[in-house]
Amino acid sequence: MKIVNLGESNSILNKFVSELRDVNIQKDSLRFRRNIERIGEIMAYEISKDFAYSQKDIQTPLGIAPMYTPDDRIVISTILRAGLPYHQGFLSYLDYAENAFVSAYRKYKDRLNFDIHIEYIASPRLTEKTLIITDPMLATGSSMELAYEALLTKGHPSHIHVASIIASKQAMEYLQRKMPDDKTTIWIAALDDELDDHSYIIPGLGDAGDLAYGEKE
Ligand SMILES: O=P(O)(O)OC[C@H]1O[C@H](OP(=O)(O)OP(=O)(O)O)[C@H](O)[C@@H]1O
Ligand SMILES: O=c1cc[nH]c(=O)[nH]1
Ligand SMILES: [Mg+2]
Repeated sequence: MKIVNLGESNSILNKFVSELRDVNIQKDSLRFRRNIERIGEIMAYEISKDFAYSQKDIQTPLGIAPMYTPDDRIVISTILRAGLPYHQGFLSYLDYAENAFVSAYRKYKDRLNFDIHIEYIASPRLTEKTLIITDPMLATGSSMELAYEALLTKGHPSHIHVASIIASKQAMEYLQRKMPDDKTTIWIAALDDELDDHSYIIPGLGDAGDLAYGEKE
């Protein structure tokens, strides 16, 4: 598995990530969702550099322009809820992609311990396609692991890109063990050191789903 941390080099991406983290700016849920979406657009652009390209002759009003365009058959997938604005950002640039959705939620056994439950999946066939799995947060990595396993029941993608925004070191180590093959690349914008007792990323940004869509019961 290959890991790319796009936050390691200076770009406007880091401004959007700092706005997501900022305890005052993140209160504006419209801006929070839009920043996630903008990061999705940037990541889609970066990941597109890994696609396979071939030359096509494009008819302009005045002649033929030889252009290299992607040949990958792309499926963008996301994990509900916090993944929704991220998914939309990817889809804005990769507008011809197919789409898949998976639900995952933490079902608490007591105050600190939980299992992840997957109850919903809607996906096209994935065999020989390029699968992008988007989720802004990788805390323990369990939601991503289970969504990945659920999606792989729909076929064998030729390449898998896992796209996140903030990942914990623990999640990256965990996913490296769960996704060992060389056809998986993980793209992140920031790598944080710790998890707290509730498995929230420290410093992280808080609860991405709640900040985007409001608190749950
Ligand atoms: O790596 P993990 O420990 O599994 O945590 C990460 C998950 O937590 C968030 O979703 P959450 O469960 O909060 O659901 P929500 O998006 O509906 O709020 C996030 O979007 C991931 O799916
Ligand atoms: O830090 C975390 C962990 C799980 N889910 C979030 O939204 N944030
Ligand atoms: Mg949440």
